[in-house]
Amino acid sequence: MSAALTRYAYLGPSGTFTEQALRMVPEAADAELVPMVTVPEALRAVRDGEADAALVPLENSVEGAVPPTLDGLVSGKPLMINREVLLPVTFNLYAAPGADLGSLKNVASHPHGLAQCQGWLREHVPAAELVASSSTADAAEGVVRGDWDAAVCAPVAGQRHGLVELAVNVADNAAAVTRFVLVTLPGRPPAPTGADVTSLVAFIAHDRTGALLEVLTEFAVRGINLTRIESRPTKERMGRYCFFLDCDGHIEDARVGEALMGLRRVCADVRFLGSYPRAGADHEGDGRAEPSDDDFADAAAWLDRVRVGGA
Ligand SMILES: O=C(O)C(=O)C[C@]1(C(=O)O)C=C[C@@H](O)C=C1
Repeated sequence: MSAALTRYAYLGPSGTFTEQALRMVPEAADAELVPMVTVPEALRAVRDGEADAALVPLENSVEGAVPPTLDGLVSGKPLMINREVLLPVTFNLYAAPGADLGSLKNVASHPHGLAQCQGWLREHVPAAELVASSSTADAAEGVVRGDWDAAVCAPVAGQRHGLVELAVNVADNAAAVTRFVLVTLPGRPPAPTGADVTSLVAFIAHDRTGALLEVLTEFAVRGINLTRIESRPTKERMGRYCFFLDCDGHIEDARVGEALMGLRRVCADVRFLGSYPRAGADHEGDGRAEPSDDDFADAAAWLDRVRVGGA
């Protein structure tokens, strides 16, 4: 990515976890941050050239994938992931001044937020209706508007709107982390760092027995560590899925390049989503099991020699 990027779209409004994650991206420090109402809108802004990049939530360590992000990446004009950001997420319960736990008729949050706090909410406000909002910060704004009684959101969202903190750390799992990705239009991926992730979508040849096994084999035989596999319906008809894969390594690595070529041969289609630096040390395995990078280079040199009569 060039240093000339100036407009970063994100899942808004101001006060979302996505905004907090975007503020951890060094290139965004001097950029204009543009809140969008939904993930598809943030991705559309990049596709239409209204924004140079968008930061969107991809998965949460407790609730799993964020489906609108997966669906937004898999179809439409291709986009590319340039960076990932990991953010620990902690939720508080906020209401308008004067409210208390017993007075709450409803509580709003992003579906992922409600899911991550469902045990606490069931125990402490069992009578409250749970309302899905477009983001946790939108839930906080809804309390200010009078749309609902309380919001489960980030402390920054509740505080910015002058809401009253009824409870802190209401998530069922205190160690939850959300993974966000920064996407742009396709370009040359960031240079390899030695600790990178490659993301892609494999559309398997459905009528072939063992099609998914063939996909996995392309990685396994080259000693590439897969760090995520997730299926989503292709929406063509019942029983049709595509597979989101993350693996250790960079498309410029010999083994990853070879695996991608192999996938291209055995799959109906492959969408490359990017190679980018791995954030944190959450993924185990370094992808450097045998054969080593030197073995790949040595094998390529040997083939070149043999093809011209050498040994
Ligand atoms: O609503 C927000 O604040 C978001 O940034 C979205 C989102 C998500 O999509 O998972 C991000 C982190 C939390 O897990 C809950 C909501």
